[in-house]
Amino acid sequence: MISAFYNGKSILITGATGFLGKVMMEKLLRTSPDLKVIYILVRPKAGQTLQQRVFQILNSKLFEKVKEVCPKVHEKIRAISADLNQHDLAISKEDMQELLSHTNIIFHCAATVRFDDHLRHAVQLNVTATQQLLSIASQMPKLEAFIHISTAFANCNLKHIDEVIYPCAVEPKKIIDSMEWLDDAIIDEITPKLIGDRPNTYTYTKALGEMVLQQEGGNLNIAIIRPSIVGATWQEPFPGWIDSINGPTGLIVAAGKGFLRSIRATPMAVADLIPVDLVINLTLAVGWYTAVHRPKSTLIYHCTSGNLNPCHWGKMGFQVLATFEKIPFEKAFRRPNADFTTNNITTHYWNAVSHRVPAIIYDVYLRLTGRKPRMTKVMNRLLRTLSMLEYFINRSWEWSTYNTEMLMSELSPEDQRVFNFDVRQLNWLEYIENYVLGVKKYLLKEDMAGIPEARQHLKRLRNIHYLFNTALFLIAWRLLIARSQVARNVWFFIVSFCYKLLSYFRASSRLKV
Ligand SMILES: CCCCCCCCCCCCCCCCCCCCCCCCCCCC(=O)SCCNC(=O)CCNC(=O)[C@H](O)C(C)(C)COP(=O)(O)OP(=O)(O)OC[C@H]1O[C@@H](n2cnc3c(N)ncnc32)[C@H](O)[C@@H]1OP(=O)(O)O
Ligand SMILES: NC(=O)C1=CN([C@@H]2O[C@H](COP(=O)(O)OP(=O)(O)OC[C@H]3O[C@@H](n4cnc5c(N)ncnc54)[C@H](OP(=O)(O)O)[C@@H]3O)[C@@H](O)[C@H]2O)C=CC1
Repeated sequence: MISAFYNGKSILITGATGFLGKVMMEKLLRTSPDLKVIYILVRPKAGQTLQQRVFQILNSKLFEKVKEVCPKVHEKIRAISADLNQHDLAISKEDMQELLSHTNIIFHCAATVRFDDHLRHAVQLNVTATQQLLSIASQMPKLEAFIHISTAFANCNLKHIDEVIYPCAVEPKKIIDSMEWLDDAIIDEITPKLIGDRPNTYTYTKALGEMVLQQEGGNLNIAIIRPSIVGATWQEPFPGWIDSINGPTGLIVAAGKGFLRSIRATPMAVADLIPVDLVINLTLAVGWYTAVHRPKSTLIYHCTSGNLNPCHWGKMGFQVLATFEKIPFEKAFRRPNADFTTNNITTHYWNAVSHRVPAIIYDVYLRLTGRKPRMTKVMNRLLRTLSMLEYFINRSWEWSTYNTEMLMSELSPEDQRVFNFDVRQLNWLEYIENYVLGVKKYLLKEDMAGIPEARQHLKRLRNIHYLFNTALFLIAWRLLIARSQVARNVWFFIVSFCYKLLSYFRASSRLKV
């Protein structure tokens, strides 16, 4: 039993304040309330102490269910001050001693997930910190398993990806060394050459991180999880929970608020989305399996949906838009109505017509009404984000899932239920609807009671849209008539045709009477 396995254990989680980390803590505490302690490595941030950060997380909606089974949830979490950017992760001697003597399982989730991070920073967090954590782990006498969260896109330069570690051209050790003495300008220059046919520093450094595990894992019992695009919760602790704007979520917000009107995407490309609770269930099952069965080599588990239950971006986008009809977001800029474009010319055209021009018009309006213009800035940011995500929504990948399926067959029926990671059971349309609802409730923190007002607002926007289009048409037509004899002839033809049609209907209705 997986739940029983974690009871009495001391578990170390990095990245516990992140999206995946919070869901992991919640599930662990809910299913194994008798676990000894969860150590979390946290850095003080935004004027908050460690304790304040942890307090805020544990008092959030996500942890409401946990408190029913584990009322002393605060006592189970031990926050340790750390910074993964620093040497030895900046953990104090006393804390380090405690970690070394007690830790049984490590879940390494911390990373920089920014696509555009400077290579030096991405290497520090995704490679060097992993190396340092490994070194710390190797000094833990009670350690049973080291579980590393990577990404299914670490090898997105390949089309078919197996559950193996693929080597990068330059050894991670050399990259780590060079980051210490190269200056930023040179790093900028060599970055495109190093990342090669990967799209960004994130995927490249996650691949390097895996190599470090392979080369420096020693005798540690290691497993790697590779999730694809992680989305809101599917079932647990309740459907639709999400608090991160990364990945598709940011675009759902942008589309729902009416900023995003067109997106360069391939409707038939596979949208390899995976719910976060499913990722965490697999991760905890892997922790158990790795510790108990001690596989001879490092096993890699793909946590993807494409080969077992594929959904395409076209279907997903359609469902997102359909959900906005039922559950509109508040204070939208325009009515949600986005479309896919498939080539450079249409993308540039729609970016200009649907994104830039409305932003400029709105900024002029803000200026005229004495307010600070801001929409052009928002749009520029959105267009930059779109350009970063485009790579992932115009391609499909195949990930083999032998290890993941093998693990499923190793679980007892009870564990298969409690730690369900069978994506075949997921109904996409229902999931997307809950996802959009979750974005509204938990990320945007909008009240459901505001839906009638949001609908009214959308109606007003529709009327403004019709009015604006009619005015634009009349102006354009007036200008055309003034300049072109052909346009005048067409206009007179249409008017006389309509007049004749009207006279005909009037005459025929009189005859009937
Ligand atoms: C046939 C019918 C057709 C119908 C057509 C319909 C089509 C319409 C579509 C409708 C809706 C669309 C829905 C589906 C579309 C799907 C698209 C999905 C794309 C998904 C691709 C994902 C690929 C992921 C692959 C890899 C997965 C991983 O392994 S890692 C995790 C993923 N990582 C990321 O996603 C990070 C990406 N982000 C970045 O790299 C950067 O943010 C950026 C470079 C994109 C932008 O950087 P910038 O500096 O400009 O901004 P930043 O400062 O980062 O943030 C801006 C504001 O956002 C706030 N923010 C940032 N992060 C968070 C957070 N985690 N939580 C909350 N808020 C956050 C930040 O504070 C900023 O806010 P302000 O300060 O207020 O400005
Ligand atoms: N989200 C996704 O779609 C996917 C994620 N993954 C992987 O899952 C893992 C978790 O991702 P996710 O939860 O989405 O990411 P988040 O960005 O939400 O969380 C990242 C975590 O890392 C911590 N962290 C970052 N820098 C430091 C630092 N210098 N010192 C200490 N802690 C630090 C953050 O702490 P803080 O709160 O202080 O910033 C946060 O807890 C990552 O390894 C990622 O590569 C893989 C595939 C998809």
